[in-house]
Amino acid sequence: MPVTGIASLARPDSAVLTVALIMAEQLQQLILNTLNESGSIQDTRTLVIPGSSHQAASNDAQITILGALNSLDSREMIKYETHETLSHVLTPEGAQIALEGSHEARVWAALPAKGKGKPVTPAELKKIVGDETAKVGQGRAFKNGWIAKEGDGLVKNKPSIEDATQQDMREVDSSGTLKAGEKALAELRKRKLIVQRKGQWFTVHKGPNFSTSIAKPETDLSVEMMTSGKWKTATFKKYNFEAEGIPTNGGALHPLLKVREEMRNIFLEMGFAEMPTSSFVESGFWCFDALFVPQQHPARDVQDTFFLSDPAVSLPPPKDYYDRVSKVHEHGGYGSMGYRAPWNDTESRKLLLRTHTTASSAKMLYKLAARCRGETIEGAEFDWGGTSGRVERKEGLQDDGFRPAKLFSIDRVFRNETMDATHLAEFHQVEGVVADRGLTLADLIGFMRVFFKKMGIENLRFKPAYNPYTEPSLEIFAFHPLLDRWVEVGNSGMFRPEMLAPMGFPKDVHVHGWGISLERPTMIRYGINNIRTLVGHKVPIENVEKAPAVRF
Ligand SMILES: N[C@@H](Cc1ccccc1)C(=O)O
Repeated sequence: MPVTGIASLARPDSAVLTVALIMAEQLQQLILNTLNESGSIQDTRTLVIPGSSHQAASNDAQITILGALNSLDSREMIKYETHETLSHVLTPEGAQIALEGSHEARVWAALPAKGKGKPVTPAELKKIVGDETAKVGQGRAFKNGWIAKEGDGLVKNKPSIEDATQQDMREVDSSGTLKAGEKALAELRKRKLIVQRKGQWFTVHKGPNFSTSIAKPETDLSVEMMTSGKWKTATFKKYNFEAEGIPTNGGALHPLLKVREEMRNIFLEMGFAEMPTSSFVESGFWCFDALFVPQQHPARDVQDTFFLSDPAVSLPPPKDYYDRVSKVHEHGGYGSMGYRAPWNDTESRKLLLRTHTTASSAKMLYKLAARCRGETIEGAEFDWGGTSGRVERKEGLQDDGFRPAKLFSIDRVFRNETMDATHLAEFHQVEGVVADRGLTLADLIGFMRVFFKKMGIENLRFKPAYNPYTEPSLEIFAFHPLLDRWVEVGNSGMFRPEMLAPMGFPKDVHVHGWGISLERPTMIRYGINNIRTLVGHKVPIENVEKAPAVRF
């Protein structure tokens, strides 16, 4: 029984394997001998393989034969033509059926004959033939009338059966098709037992240098050949200028990097400047306090945040600003009554892995406001991006040092979360802030619509939400046509005066900001439903190499 493909691995007696094992030279010799006897080979699928009475009809055998033909052809010992065919091969399940019988036959075989031996209970059957076979096979075996119930158990209902599925599998395996025809093949394809495969076969004729003895051609011209004069009579192997080179291994960009680059381009095109976000480690002050996150907030718990143990304490933040921040927390100010809870310096100085890139935004906004405070500080000279695009400007306004800014960043954040298919302890945030005089919530919503439209998402919904540092706050939902539901894509809001005023911004300067996940749109773009396929040690490298570029 010749078995191709997968099945051949399990059947070392198969002809294909025999073909593969014949030394390439033996196969070449066989082709030459056959040509010598018959003048030509009309169809290489009829070649008789030595040591086996089977035909070399399978695709794998033809591939091996092609290698031999090419080798003989390069020496012009033969000529050949290629013919294409469509044939079928077994899937792993089909191959198993070819070997062990169909699920229903395996169920039948596991049962005692009626009246002989103890009936097998369904639970026992599962143990004998496995869950899958027991599940699929029982139903079909009943339907075929092969098995019957006896008490709580099952017994054979027929002394012998004909396993048509197994026979079909064996027929496809040996011939690549079924005599029963296309309808039967289509049925097996639907059951995922066989798949179509393109194949080829060849017609072979004698070439100008035909001979039944294979002289091994020389591949190198050596010093020895030149001095002895042997080069004059030697036959040299022809160069194969058509041979394809070995594919070179190049680097490949990870899908996250591709999506990141596309988003980056959208921001740059919209006149945004990129914030420096290289500090993964921040202090409680910049990550939370500067953002008016109360010191008792649950996000500041070890359950949610990774704290550093060495060093555990940050350098002190700028003194005056620190005092204004602690004051607004404890006692309020700028129209706020604050949290009225005692200020804790230790909490503020704790070092942690930033839980959001809003820590970087806060630092940047503090630098942006330096001119309003009349200070020159390091980092304040920065390309702050184009203006928000608002046209009404108050003319004749006294210069209070403010200049508008549009900033974005895409970088990593860390959260002490339980990991599952969609959550990791670290991920990327796409963050941004826009600062200008008189910005309103409408500017934020308008920005979101423009930004997401550039990513090909036009259906957006906004839902009121809560952040300690923004009021109002909006969660952004996008309609996902594949999932057929609304998915949360971001969080945003207008920064509170309790955050902006201590930095020194004039009252009429408003700032809106947002945070969007990078992983979620990437998973949607590439149809990935487990985050571990995207990040971590289980990422299949081929996926990364083959992932297409993204264009929003
Ligand atoms: N920091 C918020 C996102 C956000 C940024 C800026 C303003 C409002 C919300 C988050 O991590 O979800």
